[in-house]
Amino acid sequence: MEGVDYLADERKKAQFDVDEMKIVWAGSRHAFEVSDRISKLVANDPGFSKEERTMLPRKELFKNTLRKAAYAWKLIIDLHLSEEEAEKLRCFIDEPAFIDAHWVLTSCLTLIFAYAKLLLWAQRNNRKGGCPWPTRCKFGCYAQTELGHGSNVRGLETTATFDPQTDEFVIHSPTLTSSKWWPGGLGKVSTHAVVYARLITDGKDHGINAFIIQLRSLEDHKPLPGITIGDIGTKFGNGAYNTVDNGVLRFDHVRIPRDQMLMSVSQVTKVGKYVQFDVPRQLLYVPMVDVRQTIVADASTALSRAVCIATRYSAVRRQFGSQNGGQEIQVIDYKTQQSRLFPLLASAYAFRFVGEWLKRLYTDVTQRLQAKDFSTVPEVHACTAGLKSLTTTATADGIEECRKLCGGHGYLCSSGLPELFAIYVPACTYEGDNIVLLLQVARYLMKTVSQLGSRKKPVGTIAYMGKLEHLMQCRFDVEQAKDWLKPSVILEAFEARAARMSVACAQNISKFDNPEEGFAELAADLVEAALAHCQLIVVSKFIEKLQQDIPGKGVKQQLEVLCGIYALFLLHKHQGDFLGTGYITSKQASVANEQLRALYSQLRPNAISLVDAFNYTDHFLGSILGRYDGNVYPKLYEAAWKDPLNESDVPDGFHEYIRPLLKQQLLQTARL
Ligand SMILES: CCCCCCCCCCCCCCCCCCCCCCC/C=C/C(=O)SCCNC(=O)CCNC(=O)[C@H](O)C(C)(C)COP(=O)(O)OP(=O)(O)OC[C@H]1O[C@@H](n2cnc3c(N)ncnc32)[C@H](O)[C@@H]1OP(=O)(O)O
Ligand SMILES: Cc1cc2nc3c(=O)[nH]c(=O)nc-3n(C[C@H](O)[C@H](O)[C@H](O)COP(=O)(O)OP(=O)(O)OC[C@H]3O[C@@H](n4cnc5c(N)ncnc54)[C@H](O)[C@@H]3O)c2cc1C
Repeated sequence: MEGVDYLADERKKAQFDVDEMKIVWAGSRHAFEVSDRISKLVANDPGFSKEERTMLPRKELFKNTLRKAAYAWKLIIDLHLSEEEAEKLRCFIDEPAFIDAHWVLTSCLTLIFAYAKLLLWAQRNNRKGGCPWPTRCKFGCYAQTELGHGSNVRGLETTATFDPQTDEFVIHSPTLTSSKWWPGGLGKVSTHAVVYARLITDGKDHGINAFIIQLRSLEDHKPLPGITIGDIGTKFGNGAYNTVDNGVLRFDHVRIPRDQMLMSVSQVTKVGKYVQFDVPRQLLYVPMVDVRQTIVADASTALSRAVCIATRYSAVRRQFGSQNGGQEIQVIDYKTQQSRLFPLLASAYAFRFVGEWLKRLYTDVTQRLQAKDFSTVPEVHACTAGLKSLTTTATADGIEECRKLCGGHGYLCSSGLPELFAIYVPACTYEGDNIVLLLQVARYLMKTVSQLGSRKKPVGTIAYMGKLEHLMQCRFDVEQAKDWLKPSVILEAFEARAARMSVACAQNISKFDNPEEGFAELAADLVEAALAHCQLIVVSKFIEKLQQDIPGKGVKQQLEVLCGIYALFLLHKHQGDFLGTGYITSKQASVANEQLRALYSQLRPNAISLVDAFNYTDHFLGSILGRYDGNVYPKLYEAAWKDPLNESDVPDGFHEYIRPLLKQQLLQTARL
């Protein structure tokens, strides 16, 4: 039946003001209004339909994405959308595209690909004078990774050899493994690329630098002489990331003018002299830091989507327990379902708040960089690398868990979950493999521990190391379940665990003659110590959020429940760490678990409203199981008939392949 809200009873159970929670989730009233308006604009525009995406062949799928991107650009211009609105548009269109990499570059390298922002600016300021955009039509991509080298950036092979005779660099791919491989937007669209290559002057190798290189003609879009480009092939999942043209690129002695080197950390003069500026070389890696913080901010969106689908469906779905012909039990009422689902709901909120905080940290560091203050670069690198790793791993695993929480129907494309997983899971690899990034955090922690005796005081997210003496000795000294709700108790538990794990690693490394050998040997333990540190950051930022003034009936109380679930779930999952480092006893761990179960029961009546607070349209969710009205079964039934396989009763191939077999079987039966 259309128009009936099958989840209405669930919504009536809410003990808090959902509209106020929507504002907390969005970050501000203004952010909520922008999100709400743009998500409805996209949902109501058939130009952004995604219904058939998982059924389209690759070429059609890709062309359709190009159409959507062009249409989106037109809307941005016609409606004079601000940058904030354009970003929301990208989010709610919900289709990975060449434009993502381009936009990231635009924000990192404004000076180079300034035209995208110029476009918006021109629309606002220069309406009479016409827009400069068509004459500046370029698209950029980020060409760093090679076929043989991804994580090890220092190992890249592409060369940029300076020729002082012509004042040019000669860009060359000397081996097959030096072919650029993976850049999004490269395969079929980009006209330009930021290419990372080894700089060579006068026969000397100066390591990796970045260069802007035109790849395709602006007239006919063909590759320029000496350049070979293509798409690297179909990727995991139906639809999914196949909307993006991840590409391969080779250079055969391609010449570019000297001024196309990005001379931010070093310079090559006209006579070929290499000059290193007095700035950290790591500035070359700033684009990665920038994208990593965006990925952290995006993680909560992907996870909350999956959680919204699984929570609504868990309230609709009933199994077992009917008596005298009554209704069966809603699967959301099974404690096992709650213990798998509610920590993911809590994680979505936790990642939202840590993402907001990381954005502020990143903004602060970019302002400092402009003032030539590089002191916080290591901290922001460790935070972006570690949180990117933690949030994307938890989100990818969480989406898959949500699919399982939806039983068999979760495996259908119409549940939205298989495609969401396929689109999301590469986030564990791109912008730095998650293990490689945690090892970066571990290096930072080991450095911090080794400097503790010095005058350099730990600040920011490692400030807790400053009270190491206390954290190494303290013991959890309370016994009641409700003690686990005190923020100070939770914080100390996570600090003590993180500090003790780092110190244990540092002590074990010191047993080796060569610290690098020790680091390599203990890498698995170091990754766990890094994860403990990152979990502490997420927990502490959630607690900090709760210290703010949060209006709205019951809103703060719900957030306290979610925060408790997030922290105590981690404590339960990583009990070995907390017990092994001696901060708590096994009795205290079991009391914490008792408290966790109590929190699940408190959350239960609010579950549907907590996912409603994400304010997602049915278009954005793209899931029959997650429909707002809970009208799942008729819609699943209806959707099945739309599958191309159901266009005819007798399938293509029947006469060639099924009929002969049937005949053979009939004959065999007749012979018997
Ligand atoms: C159809 C729809 C249309 C819509 C249209 C609408 C249009 C509107 C547009 C709207 C807006 C859109 C918004 C877009 C948002 C996009 C969101 C996301 C999109 C995601 C796209 C994904 C694309 C993916 C890209 C990539 O993957 S790029 C490649 C990334 N590669 C890596 O990450 C490699 C990983 N490896 C490394 O980072 C390094 O090599 C290393 C960290 C492993 C270093 O190793 P090594 O030990 O060798 O170290 P070095 O010697 O190099 O360095 C030593 C010291 O430097 C420190 N260090 C290292 N890295 C950094 C760093 N990044 N910053 C600072 N410091 C760093 C080390 O720690 C060492 O320090 P020490 O000496 O003190 O120890
Ligand atoms: C969808 C997608 C989009 C991408 N977009 C771009 C793009 O736009 N531009 C671009 O330049 N690149 C892009 N990439 C490439 C991406 O950045 C790399 O794939 C990524 O950095 C990982 O590197 P790798 O593939 O070399 O993995 P590898 O480093 O080969 O990893 C393989 C395995 O080895 C392990 N490993 C590697 N090194 C270590 C170590 N030191 N210690 C312990 N374990 C280790 C890893 O954990 C992993 O398990 C993209 C990739 C994907 C999947």
